[in-house]
Amino acid sequence: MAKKSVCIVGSGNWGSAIAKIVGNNVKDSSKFEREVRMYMYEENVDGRKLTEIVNTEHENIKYLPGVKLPENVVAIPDVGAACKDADILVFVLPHQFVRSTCLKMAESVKRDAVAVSLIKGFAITDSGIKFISEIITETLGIECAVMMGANLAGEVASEQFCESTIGSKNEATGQMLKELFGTSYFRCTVVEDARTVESCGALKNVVGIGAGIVDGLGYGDNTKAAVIRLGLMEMIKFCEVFVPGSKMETFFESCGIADLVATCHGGRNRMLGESVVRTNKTIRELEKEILRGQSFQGPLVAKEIFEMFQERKWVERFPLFVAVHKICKREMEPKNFIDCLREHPEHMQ
Ligand SMILES: NC(=O)C1=CN([C@@H]2O[C@H](COP(=O)(O)OP(=O)(O)OC[C@H]3O[C@@H](n4cnc5c(N)ncnc54)[C@H](O)[C@@H]3O)[C@@H](O)[C@H]2O)C=CC1
Ligand SMILES: O=C(CO)COP(=O)(O)O
Repeated sequence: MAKKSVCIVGSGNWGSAIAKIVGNNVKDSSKFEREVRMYMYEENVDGRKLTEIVNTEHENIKYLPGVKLPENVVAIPDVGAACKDADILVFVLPHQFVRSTCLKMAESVKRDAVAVSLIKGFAITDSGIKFISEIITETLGIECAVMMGANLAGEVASEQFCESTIGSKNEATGQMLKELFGTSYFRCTVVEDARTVESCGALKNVVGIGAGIVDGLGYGDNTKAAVIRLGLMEMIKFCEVFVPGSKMETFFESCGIADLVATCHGGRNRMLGESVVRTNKTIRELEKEILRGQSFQGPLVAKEIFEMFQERKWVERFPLFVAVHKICKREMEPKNFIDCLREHPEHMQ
């Protein structure tokens, strides 16, 4: 069988970390082509093009400094050229850029290519929120699996042991992706319940902000554990109404509880929640100051789901998600977050 070629669509913090894994995995593979193309949104860093730096020094000095990328990973600034002829497209962009990027790819993508989304977020459309994998399938006409888990990029890049969850309706695709991504330190499990996997990835970022809020308020580990538990209950409730057939066991995979724990302790969204309490700065100002080009996904997801809850009259059912949104928008005092935990519907039964 012909070898499959891989294109990574995105090259930020996680995009670069996963490029390291994929680049190394395909090197001596009988199933995958040796060269991995990586679409890179071009920018100038220290007076040089970032693609040129990556292709000569094999390091993404802006988004994943200090980590060498395999030499068979080639950065390409034109997404159409990057994805042309690829059999596997690995999407790993901040979710707000997915649709515009897909539209630029539509002419070049192979009709029988397969996509996998590592993107934690939802898309907003005229008819409400949609899964990112759905947007990819709709705009490109191809199957799209997902991979989500407790995968803080810096730790994965330094090869610390962790797990991840591949969600694929198609068993063969799931197993192929497991081969593409799996290593001795990055263990992947394949499940069929892909929509729940994807929902967990998007929603845990909102809970991560909540964890940061209680850190900023000076509360300890018991309070943070309550945020994690109540956040999990809202994630489960969200899937009950939004993902027909969602399975409880999926929440026990890496994409569920494990990613919640990782994000609520070491994630960028946690950092944001803490800074929202400790400063008066806007989300945009904090993103610029703390992340220097990287992106917080939580505030946007909180806004997207809040608008859907309003439309469907569900606001009271998801008080933690709603409070995080309002605190990010400075429409609620951070100290009132504790009342939201105290009076949570989970305590009223
Ligand atoms: N960083 C992490 O530890 C993890 C991130 N994720 C998820 O992976 C996805 C991507 O995150 P990261 O790789 O961390 O990205 P990032 O947060 O480092 O984002 C910056 C990236 O966005 C690109 N960008 C900026 N403007 C753009 C535009 N107009 N069009 C296209 N690209 C543009 C930048 O060039 C850069 O590659 C997100 O959904 C995130 O939630 C998932 C697991 C771990
Ligand atoms: O998704 C992540 C870890 O699994 C990264 O979370 P943050 O975006 O909050 O850093």
